[in-house]
Parts: sequence; structure tokens; C-alpha cells
Amino acid sequence: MASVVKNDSTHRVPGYSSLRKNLLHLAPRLANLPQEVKDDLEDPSSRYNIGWSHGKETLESGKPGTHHIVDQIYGPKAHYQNLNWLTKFRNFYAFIKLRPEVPYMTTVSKGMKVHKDEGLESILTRSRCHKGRLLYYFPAQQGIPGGNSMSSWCGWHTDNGSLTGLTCGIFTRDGVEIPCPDSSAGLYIRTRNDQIVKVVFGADDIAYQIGETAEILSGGILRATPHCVQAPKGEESSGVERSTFALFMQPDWDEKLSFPEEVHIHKELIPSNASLTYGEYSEMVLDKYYEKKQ
Ligand SMILES: O=C(O)CCC(=O)C(=O)O
Ligand SMILES: [Fe+2]
Repeated sequence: MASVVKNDSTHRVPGYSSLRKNLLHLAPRLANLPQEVKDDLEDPSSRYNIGWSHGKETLESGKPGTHHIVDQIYGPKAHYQNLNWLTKFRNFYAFIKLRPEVPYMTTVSKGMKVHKDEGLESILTRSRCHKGRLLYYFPAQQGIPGGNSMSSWCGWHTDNGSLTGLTCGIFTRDGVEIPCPDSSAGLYIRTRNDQIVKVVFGADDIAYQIGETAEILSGGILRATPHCVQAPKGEESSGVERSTFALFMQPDWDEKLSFPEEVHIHKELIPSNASLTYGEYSEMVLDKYYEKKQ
């Protein structure tokens, strides 16, 4: 994990506490809308990267990602312009309110030089393609095979962007916030020396994870953080849902990336000494995790 930043007087995001709460409480509301409303928010042409997505992503060697997501791309991007889904669901203008965090978060990446004279910070600062994802985890069915595994809510994976900012998730039952009955539920990461660690941070803090693009562009100096999400277990956990928000900071779609000779991740996808745009690279990775575009 890159770091956990305290939302204290030195790093304060104005109004963060209420923005977080208001946003996260929208997740169960959206997830419980009638199916036809959610169908209308789907966008297959972006391979469910914006709008409503339920069980479309495949993580951890063929295991479906059991999480359910709503995404919004900030800023213009031809690839995503065919669906202005915000106009369909006005409440999600809350996403836009979190936008001022983007430059704040990029300061974390200060000093991470990705090639000769270009820092990750400048690539991320000029990017208009940061992606917000409101996540909702449906209550886990108790007593099903595999339900006890550490990755029972979301399979092990690394994020595709450069740096991911995560809010502290909330647990709810029927949309009402509750303390989680099982303290082992939540986000886990694997460290560089192969230890599995539960990520614990405060309601007003933001956790940052390193993504694949930062690993690739730094030639492996930075390492993408493998992570998964565990569902709560036991009878008293029935009906417990989880909601959180991830901000994937990533280069612009058209940003030309020079990949180092030695690539440590997605080796099979990236030709050696490749010069790809971030968009081309993303499409390759999406082919791996989603059904190929027809
Ligand atoms: O739910 C979380 O805390 C993490 C979500 C996540 O890993 C993702 O959306 O890529
Ligand atoms: Fe992730």
C-alpha cells in the first residue's frame, strides 16, 4: 500500500466527512432500484466501465468479481461520450463534488519519476481521465462454497491505473449504517514480502494504493498493490452490505507511455520496448478481464 493520509489540518479536504457519507449512502439506494432502471444505466460499449455494472468483471484467474459498481469518468473522452448517464441519475452529481480531491491526491505522487524527465505527478495532473467508482457489495450469502475465502467479496487483483485513492467503506443493513459484526471483513493487501495485511484506517482518512501503470512506468521500482475484499461471515452478518468509493488516477487516454525494456506486469500483453497510449494499454487489459469486444 502506498500510504494512508490523515485528513487532518495539513491535508484537509473541505467537507470531506459529509461528502463521503452522502456519497456512500447513495450506493445501496442505487443498487436497490428496480432492475430495469439499472439496465438503463448499463453501458456495454465501454465494457461497463461507466454506468451500472453487476458481475461483468472477471478477476483472479477466471473468478468473477463479485462486486457491483457504478463508474464515472471525469472530463471529456471520446470513448465514453455516448452515454451521458449523469443526466439519467441526477443524484450522482455528488461525484462531481469530490472532483476537487483530484489535484490533492496527485500531490501524493510527487517525486515518483516515471521516465527521464517526466514525473507521474505531471502525467496525473494533466490527465482528464481519472475515474470515480462507487462500489456496492451485496450481502454475501452465508454458507456457500468459497464463502469463507479471503477474497469472498472481491477477488485478488491489482488496479489498472497509476494510483488509487480509497475512502473508508461503510457497512449497512437495509441502507442503515451499522458496525460490521465481523471484524475480519474488509480490504486486504499483499505486501512486497508476501504478507497479507488487513487495511485499517479512519473514516476521514484516504488510503492510496499503487496501480499497474505506476509499476510499469517506473520499471518496477514501484509495485502495484495486490488486494481483495473479504465479506463478513456468520449468522449475524446476514444482510450486511458494504459501500465505498475508489478514485483511480490514471494517465489521459491519449497519453503516450514509453514502457521500459523490462516489464514486470502483464508481460504477455505488452510487446518489449512498446510505445502505447494509455488507452491502447487499457483496452488490452480490458480484453483480459472482460469479454472481448465483438
Ligand atoms: O472495496 C474496496 O475497498 C476496494 C475496491 C477495489 O479494489 C476496486 O474497485 O478496484
Ligand atoms: Fe482494486
